[in-house]
Amino acid sequence: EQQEEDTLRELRLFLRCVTDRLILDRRFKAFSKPVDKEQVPDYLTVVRHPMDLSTVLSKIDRQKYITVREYLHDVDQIWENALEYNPEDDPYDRQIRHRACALKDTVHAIIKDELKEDFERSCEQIKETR
Ligand SMILES: COC(=O)[C@H](Cc1ccco1)c1ccncc1
Repeated sequence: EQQEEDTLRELRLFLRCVTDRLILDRRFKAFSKPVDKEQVPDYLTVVRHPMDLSTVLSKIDRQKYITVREYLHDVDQIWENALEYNPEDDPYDRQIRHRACALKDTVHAIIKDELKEDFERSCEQIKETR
């Protein structure tokens, strides 16, 4: 009912606010758009579930996330893919892995600091009843 729609609207506002801050962070530029399949032809053979911050924003607007847990599943996919595709012990791969680890720690710290537990609980409750 209307209270549920109010909760999901507030969730979308919170998730856009978090995602916009990640997109503005220069360290995360490589994560802001899909990896270009033409430039990196073997990317899809290694990474089974590509994800990036612009796709996350689009999913927020298309109301694909009912809980913060679902949002974090996609953001975690972004940095996990980077660790998987860039494993070499060279400065180029080490730099993207360092940025992937920063993305992971940044998003989880923001959620821990800014998400109220009972707000996520009410989102999970809505998810269960659907
Ligand atoms: C999330 O971004 C990536 O995994 C690409 C992979 C990639 C390799 C070559 C071109 O792009 C990347 C971009 C920038 N610096 C390192 C790796």
